[in-house]
Amino acid sequence: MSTKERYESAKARYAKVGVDTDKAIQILKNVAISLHCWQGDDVKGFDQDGPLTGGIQTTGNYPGKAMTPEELMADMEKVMSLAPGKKKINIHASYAIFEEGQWVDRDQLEPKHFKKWVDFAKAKGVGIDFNPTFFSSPKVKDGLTLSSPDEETRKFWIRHGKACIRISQYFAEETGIPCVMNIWTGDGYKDIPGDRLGPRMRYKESIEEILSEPYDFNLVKPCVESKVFGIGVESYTAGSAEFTLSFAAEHKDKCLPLMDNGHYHPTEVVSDKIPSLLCFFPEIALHVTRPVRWDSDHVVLFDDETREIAKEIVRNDALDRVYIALDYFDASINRISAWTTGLRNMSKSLLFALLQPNAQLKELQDTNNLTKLMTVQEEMKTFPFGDVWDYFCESCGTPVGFDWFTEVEKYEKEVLSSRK
Ligand SMILES: C[C@H](O)[C@H](O)[C@@H](O)C(=O)CO
Ligand SMILES: [Mn+2]
Repeated sequence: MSTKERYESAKARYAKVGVDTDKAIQILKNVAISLHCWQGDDVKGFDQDGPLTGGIQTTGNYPGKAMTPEELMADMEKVMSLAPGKKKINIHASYAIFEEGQWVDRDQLEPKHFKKWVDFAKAKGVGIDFNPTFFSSPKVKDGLTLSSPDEETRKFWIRHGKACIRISQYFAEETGIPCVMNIWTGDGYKDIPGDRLGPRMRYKESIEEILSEPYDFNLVKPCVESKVFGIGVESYTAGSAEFTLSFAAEHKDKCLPLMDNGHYHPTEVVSDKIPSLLCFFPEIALHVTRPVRWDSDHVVLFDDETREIAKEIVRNDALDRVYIALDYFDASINRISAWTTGLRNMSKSLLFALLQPNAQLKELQDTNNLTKLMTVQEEMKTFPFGDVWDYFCESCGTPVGFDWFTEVEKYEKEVLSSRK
């Protein structure tokens, strides 16, 4: 049977429970997922030679990592060709591209240092999301940036944040697509602090100063991302969940909260937090990852929580209110495969959510028919979802089934294996 024939049969089965598969596919084609550049080079970037800091860690040493902007862009292009649906690219400030002898520190970054990324995005017809890089720099003093008691340090990082606002505005104007600019720092303490309020007050003032840089809030979407802890920062994080959420609530007219599902206590789930935030914020942002016991940033799978996150976005009619970005970095397996797997799984989860009889499920809950609610949800798990997914891939001109991995193997042989 052809992919189309399998689709037609699946479509009829879904139609019987009131689900329109054509409509689901049409909707999904317009949902952008932001592809993080840092999966391609283990969060190394191009502006410095030091180690990865900030309490995050990449493990593994699989050969073939991208070492130059050209390699990284070629790898991203490959990944984008292997996953269906609309994409954006997500870059960190540390991925600035300098001409020979033109290096500047992060507080002096300008749009021109990202022109090649704009050219790349335009050629691919995608938008760009951005992140100031408050880690992997000798300017991080005693593990602190925006919350530092050292005025020089704090000022440096505020200048960096402001430079990034200007660059985000440039991205949005050039591509015509809003730029989500996420502020995350690893600021915190390994052991019990003597002052928990001081760093948070300084952090608050620093972000407020960054956001005083002029920008069009329709084009630039600054976000604040929380975190429960990082490596070497186990006892106290300045940008805790309560801090960032309160900050975003107080500055709703100029920034959004961003939730990374690796950044909470292990039994907390972001899927349940999404509707809570949608009660109060017009827009929110997500970093989708897979935490294994901690913020390990494993590759995103088609697992329960990713599907649950997708369901909360879809059934609350919030596809245009939630900015979805990926954030993980696995260096232990082929990076192109890791990237593609996560990107396809995010898409797959959204399609799965779009193919649930959401109105019926709500009705069953509201009429307290909880027995049937469970039954319907369980039965939907074994509907012929794979046939709809395959058709979606085919209709987007991307590989169906295992074919994408055959492409990865070919790319590894022809391109990655010749890298040092
Ligand atoms: C590169 C980082 O993952 C990213 O900036 C940040 O969003 C994070 O999640 C740190 O744990
Ligand atoms: Mn994140």
